[in-house]
Amino acid sequence: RIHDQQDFAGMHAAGRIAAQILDEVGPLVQPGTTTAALDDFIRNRVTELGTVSATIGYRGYQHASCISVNHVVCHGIPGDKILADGDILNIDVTVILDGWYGDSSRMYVAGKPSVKAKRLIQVTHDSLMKGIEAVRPGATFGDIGWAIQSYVESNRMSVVRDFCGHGLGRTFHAPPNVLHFGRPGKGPVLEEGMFFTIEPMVNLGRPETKILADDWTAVTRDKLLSAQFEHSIGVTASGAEIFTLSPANLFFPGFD
Ligand SMILES: CCc1ccsc1-c1ccc(O)c(O)c1
Ligand SMILES: [Mn+2]
Ligand SMILES: [Mn+2]
Repeated sequence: RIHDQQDFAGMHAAGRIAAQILDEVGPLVQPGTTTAALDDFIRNRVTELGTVSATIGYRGYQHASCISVNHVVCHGIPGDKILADGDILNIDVTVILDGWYGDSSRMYVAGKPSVKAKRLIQVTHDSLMKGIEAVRPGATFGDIGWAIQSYVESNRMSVVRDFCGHGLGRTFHAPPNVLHFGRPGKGPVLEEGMFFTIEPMVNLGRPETKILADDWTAVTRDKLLSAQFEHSIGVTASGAEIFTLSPANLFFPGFD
């Protein structure tokens, strides 16, 4: 569905709240805290900021965030896991404001990251920005996928293929599937007014993932580290508008 100026304003307002919550949770990411405590903070802020959680009640999920630690690729369930020094984690938050969805995730580090973890996080963030730089009317979704894949693989890391980005707006998930790999010029053509997420998952090792016995949590098969960043964006005449940029312009909250 193609959107108008009012719709862009609605998405911007929703995305800004998701980004603010991701800013605010950064200082809480410390060794010794639990992922459940982080989710409790997020759940409270979602309500205090006048939004509704999109994930509580979604397909039976009962938390305000997904928190994916170390070799968890995505859909990590908040719980009693106590963070240890050097743990890297993705926190993924989706809020609804006046019917508009803001879906975003970032990487955080408890204590001091290893050099490899720092490089993985940097490459993953930069691959998302490369994908966003490929967005303009007339480009294709294959251009986005190629921009991400070529950058990641030139850094000798791998792109997860089992999960993708998605259309969103007044619903959480809609077509098209936004693949984080692809070939230039292939796939559907981007049109001004399209809204979707780009949410690349990057592995230090092989791309393969598997789902744990909880039928939910996705992990790398080789148990090496994985990282993810996600933005909700809109296609504009000149390129892309990022709805979920940090209002405080924080780059890596919880990262020195
Ligand atoms: C908890 C939300 C959920 C449930 C099944 S897939 C999923 C999910 C998680 C993060 C996302 O960015 C997303 O688009 C969907
Ligand atoms: Mn998300
Ligand atoms: Mn998403």
